[in-house]
Amino acid sequence: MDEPLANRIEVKNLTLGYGDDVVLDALSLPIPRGQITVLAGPNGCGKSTLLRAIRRLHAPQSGQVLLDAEDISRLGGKALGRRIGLLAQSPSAPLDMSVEELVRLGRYPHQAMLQPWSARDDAAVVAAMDGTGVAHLRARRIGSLSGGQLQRAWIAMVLAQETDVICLDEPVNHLDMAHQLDCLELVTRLNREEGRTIVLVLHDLNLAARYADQLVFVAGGKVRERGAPEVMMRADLIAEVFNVTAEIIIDPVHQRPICIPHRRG
Ligand SMILES: Nc1ncnc2c1ncn2[C@@H]1O[C@H](COP(=O)(O)OP(=O)(O)OP(=O)(O)O)[C@@H](O)[C@H]1O
Repeated sequence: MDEPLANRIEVKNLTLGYGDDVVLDALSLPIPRGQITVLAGPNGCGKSTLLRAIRRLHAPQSGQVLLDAEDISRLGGKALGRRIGLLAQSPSAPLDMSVEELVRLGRYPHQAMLQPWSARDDAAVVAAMDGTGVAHLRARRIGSLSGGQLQRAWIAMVLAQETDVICLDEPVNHLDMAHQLDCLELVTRLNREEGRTIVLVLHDLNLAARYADQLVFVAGGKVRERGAPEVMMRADLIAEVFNVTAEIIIDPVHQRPICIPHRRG
């Protein structure tokens, strides 16, 4: 049998933008199979655009996204939906939908015409609600949820999709500290125990450094630098990319670098 490819996804020379504005400028990025990749960078640098391009929600002006060496533009919509799940920033759904109905939407790429809802679909929905701690909210209308509860329901929807690649855009937004940890520990378990490839956008560099195998700084439409958190968390690089003067120390509990910002510039 052939060895699996080292990279689950390869973004190659991707150029895209909105109108005349180029957001991603010949950006290339390998996303290793079975690892957690975290994208970070200043507001507006194109992190969400990149995630959406990986899920084929934006057509590139040039360049490609390869999934297991196959150009995603050649895949059918449902086939791609069974392989890459994306929680976009600020997703929306009808407010009178229940949490369980929302999570069940994650099964859509697995549904075929005339095929009944299966025990496997049920199991995926239950596991996703349990994992994100929203099972007790299953009958609630999503319009009645708090910001953090709603965010967890959306994460459950993506997990119910049971994809090999899970992309989450700022998944810990709106979450309190305990639920931030729950969310990131859950994706870490899906990664370590089930080998799923995870791509996250995180603004909190300390969480990024703690959970990432590969940390990627995006700036100026390109990958400015990528590598292990130990290599990436440098005061000079953080000053250049984020425009803050910061000190880097090692977290004595997790032995990961953490960043203490002093001031702007
Ligand atoms: N639908 C759109 N139409 C026009 N411009 C857009 C659109 N979506 C995003 N942009 C612009 O593209 C650029 C990149 O936006 P994007 O949301 O990808 O950045 P980001 O790195 O995810 O930002 P943030 O950290 O603020 O979430 C920004 O300048 C933004 O204003």
